[in-house]
Formats: sequence, structure tokens, C-alpha cells
Amino acid sequence: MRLKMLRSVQSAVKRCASAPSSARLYSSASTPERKVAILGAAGGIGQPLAMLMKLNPLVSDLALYDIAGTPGVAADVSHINTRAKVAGYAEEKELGKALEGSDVVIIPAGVPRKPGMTRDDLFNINAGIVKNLTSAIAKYCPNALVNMISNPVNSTVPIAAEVFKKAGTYDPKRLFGVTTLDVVRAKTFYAGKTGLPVEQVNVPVVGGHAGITILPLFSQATPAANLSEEDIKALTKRTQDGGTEVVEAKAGKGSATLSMAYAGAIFADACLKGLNGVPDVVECSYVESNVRLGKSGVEEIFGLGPLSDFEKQNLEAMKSELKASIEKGINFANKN
Ligand SMILES: NC(=O)C1=CN([C@@H]2O[C@H](COP(=O)(O)OP(=O)(O)OC[C@H]3O[C@@H](n4cnc5c(N)ncnc54)[C@H](O)[C@@H]3O)[C@@H](O)[C@H]2O)C=CC1
Ligand SMILES: O=C([O-])CC(=O)C(=O)O
Repeated sequence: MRLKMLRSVQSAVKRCASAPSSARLYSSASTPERKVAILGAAGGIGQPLAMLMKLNPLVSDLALYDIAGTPGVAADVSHINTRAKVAGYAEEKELGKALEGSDVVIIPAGVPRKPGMTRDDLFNINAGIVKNLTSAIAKYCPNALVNMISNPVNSTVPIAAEVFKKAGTYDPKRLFGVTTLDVVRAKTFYAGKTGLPVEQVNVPVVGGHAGITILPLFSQATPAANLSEEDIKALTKRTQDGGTEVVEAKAGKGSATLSMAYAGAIFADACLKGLNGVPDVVECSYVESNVRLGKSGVEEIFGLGPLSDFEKQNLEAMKSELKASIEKGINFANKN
């Protein structure tokens, strides 16, 4: 029996390379024109992300959309002397124009956590925002790769999937929950603990993007290091609680914005490279994929590689929470 579930996989973006391409040639150079739209562009993540995407030479057009504060951010970013042409869109009636022709849409719109809150506590506000924005994507740029940053990612991605299904535009190869920040954190903490050069380190992270549903696979980290079980437990916990660490340090002024903008820029860049046909672009992401179910539950998850006993236990432990978050998103999208 096969069941569809959402989970993280490596090589997700690899598939972007085969996504239908709407490449238009950019002047005489061979770099195609690529339009990137950021929805929530004037926010804590949106602003530095807008800057990083303006610095990305693969971007020819950058559309910045937010319901507040867009003109200032767009004017500011537009003065940076790089390739991308910047346009700001400030009102809901301009959302269609912001989205039209987009190859990649990044969504950091919605409210962030305050100390004491879980990501799921953001559901009531952010679910509606994501539903509206993804409905517009289905209408104006149904072929775009969608990078979902808005929390709770474990539910907002299923909401987007349902919206796209209803609109007849759903393609699981084009919808990504951005979990890159978990990878960024796992790499930083692993390098810190082992003393390995951080730029050489890789750590795959699977699962979703909340607490125990975040599962860094330190057994597959490269370069390999001989860490004790205790160290691996501590690194795993710190990666899972990375978001909360920042929320508490910001003490009511929101959650990770700068590291998230960095992570969002890496993931969007991977999507652009994939679209442009660059081979072997590999990033972890929260995507829909197949699991094989048998008498004892999940028998095989494709593409996770060999797991340590500790990782197997953690994978088992996250399933009910992840499944509930997925169902919550699906129910919301179908009821409202
Ligand atoms: N996936 C991940 O790893 C991470 C996700 N996040 C999530 O990203 C989201 C944004 O966080 P911040 O930028 O810190 O929040 P923020 O409050 O600073 O910015 C959010 C922006 O969204 C805009 N917005 C609200 N409703 C909108 C709508 N309907 N259309 C367009 N824009 C709209 C607001 O005007 C604001 O500018 C939060 O949900 C947060 O939890 C944050 C960090 C990491
Ligand atoms: O923790 C939060 O609320 C924001 C987030 O997703 C992260 O930093 O990983």
C-alpha cells in the first residue's frame, strides 16, 4: 500500500531542472530572464531577502509585494546596482501584477512567534494569509516554483497543496516548504562542535519544520566525525530548538529574520539554478513524497539513506505530530 505524506527529502530541488521552463533570453548573454516575487517583502525576513535576491545575478526581475511598507523597501533595494529590475506592489489589487510571469515565488508573509508560542499557534492568522496568496499564485503564475516560508510550515505547505489541487494546478514538484534554515543551523552547530571548517560541512535534515519534526541526520554528516551519543543528542536538540533560541533572544521582537533571509536566498538560488538546467542542485525541503506502508506502519521512506537507531526512533516519534499538522492544513483549506 502506498500513501502520500509530506516530508523532507534531499534532491528535491534536483527535480527543478526538469520543471517546465519559461526561460527567455537575457540580452546577448546566456543567462535566462527569471522573475522572482517575494510576498511579505517588507517584513523582517522580506527586507533582507529582497536585498539578497537583488544581489543574485540569476534574477532579472524582482517583484516585491506586501500589504504595508512596500514602496520604501522597493525604492531602497532598487538603487543597488545589480541586474534585477525591482518593482514594488503595495495593494491587494496589484498582487496579480506582482505574480504574473514569476518563475519563483517566495512567501515570508504572516506573523512571527513571540516567546512561549509554538509555530502552530500562528496557524489561525497565517493559514488564511497563505490560502489567499496561493489562490492568487494558482491564478496568475500556476507554473512558478513556490517557496513557502510562512509558519507553521508543516501545515501551510499542505494548505497550499490543497488550494492548488482545487484550482487544478497542483504539481508536487513545484511546491516546497523552506526548511533550509534547519540545515544552516545543523551545519553551524556541527562545525562548532567538531572544529571542522564550516564551509566544508554538510548535514542533511529531514522531517518537517517544528520541534521534534525537525530531524538532522548527523550520522550522514560530512566530513564524518566521531561524536559521542551525548553530543549527537545535544546537537539534535539544539537544531530542533534553534527557532525558539532566537525567539527567546529577541524577547518579543519576532523570530529569526536574518538567518532565515540567508537560508531563503540559498533555497531560491537552488530553484533558479535548477530551472536554468544546472545539474545536481541538492537541497533539503519539505515536499510531498511517497512512503510504503505495511503491516507495521511505514516500511520504507524513499531517499533518507541509512539512519542510526537514534534517528530511527526520532523519525518514529515525529510521525503523529507531522500527520496531525498536515491534516490540520488540509482540513482548513477544504472547509474555508
Ligand atoms: N520557514 C522558516 O524556517 C521560518 C519561517 N518564519 C516565518 O516567516 C513568517 C514571517 O516572519 P517575519 O518576516 O519575521 O514577520 P514580519 O511580521 O516581520 O513580516 C511579515 C510581513 O508579512 C506581511 N503580510 C501580512 N499579511 C500579508 C498578506 N496577506 N500579503 C502580503 N504580505 C502580508 C506583513 O505586512 C509583514 O511585512 C512568519 O510566519 C515566521 O514564523 C520565520 C523564520 C524561519
Ligand atoms: O521559530 C520560529 O518561529 C521561526 C522559525 O521557524 C525558525 O526560526 O526556525
